[in-house]
Amino acid sequence: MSGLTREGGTPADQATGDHLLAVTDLSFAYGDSQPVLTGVTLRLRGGQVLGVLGRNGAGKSTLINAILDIVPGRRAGEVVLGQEGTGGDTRRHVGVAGQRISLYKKLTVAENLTHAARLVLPRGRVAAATERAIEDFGLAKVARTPVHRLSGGWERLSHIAASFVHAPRLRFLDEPTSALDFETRTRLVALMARWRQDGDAMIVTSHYPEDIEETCTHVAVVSGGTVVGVGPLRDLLGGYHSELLMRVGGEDGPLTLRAPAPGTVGQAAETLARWAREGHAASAVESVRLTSRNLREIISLDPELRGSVGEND
Ligand SMILES: Nc1ncnc2c1ncn2[C@@H]1O[C@H](COP(=O)(O)OP(=O)(O)OP(=O)(O)O)[C@@H](O)[C@H]1O
Repeated sequence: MSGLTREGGTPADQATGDHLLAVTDLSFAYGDSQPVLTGVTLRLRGGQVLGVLGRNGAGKSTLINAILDIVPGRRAGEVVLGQEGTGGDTRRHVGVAGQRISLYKKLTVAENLTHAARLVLPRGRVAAATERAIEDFGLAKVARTPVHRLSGGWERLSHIAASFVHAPRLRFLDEPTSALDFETRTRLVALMARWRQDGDAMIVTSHYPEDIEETCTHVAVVSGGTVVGVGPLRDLLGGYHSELLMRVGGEDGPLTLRAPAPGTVGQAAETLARWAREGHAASAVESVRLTSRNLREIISLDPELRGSVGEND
């Protein structure tokens, strides 16, 4: 597969050991059953966002739960959470927005945020953290609404806000965009970009390559009980060439001219001008097209990655 390695992380990551998350040879099994995951090795430093793709039941949620050791089962391997200057209480620097909503239904959104903040923050910082979460997540209009009266999207957004009310440096998001409408998804994507720029690290699971492409710096594919590939998103996208294509008619039949995708309009114009100088007259041009591959197309082209997303995902 292009651009991904089986070892995990970038070579530079492996050289230092200064990470917010270091997972080495992690295996996990529920009860006495066969392991759901084996041999998972990952490294994440601040500013890195790892997107985990995989079919239903591939083990994406289990990967998060096993890293955090929050489900009963047989777990082997090594997990180091929260190095890189976080110091002190590791759990204070970790936040998990799980797939299942964990809010008190009878409490309002603001009360849930306050409750979540009290669990991790000193008393003096609870009110400010609550207000900040309401502001950041755009929850003002539902802040006084009991959770049982929220729509699915507002409930999911409130759940994520409560999970991260303590502004952790290492954030886990299990299918965060499910049930979100366009506006709330856009808000979450923008927030994730801000957290990344602030130097937080994240693991994000999704069925949607578009989510991963928009929010992540790295991609891991879970398939067949392990992580089959992990590496920088740009390597994966760059491994499949985009091209400038020009189709021209001619006496000997149509001809397609190809050049690597230009980075700017000026470069595109230069290529077209060169082709014109080489005798491909503008009058004979039938079409000019810029091909670019997105993550969904790349996955569908790669036999090993193809299994990671469903046909209709
Ligand atoms: N608590 C549990 N006890 C036993 N088996 C479980 C448990 N939770 C998950 N599994 C099994 O582990 C496997 C991986 O499940 P997991 O929920 O991690 O997959 P996933 O990739 O997150 O799926 P989805 O995309 O549907 O959320 C599945 O076969 C599932 O049935």
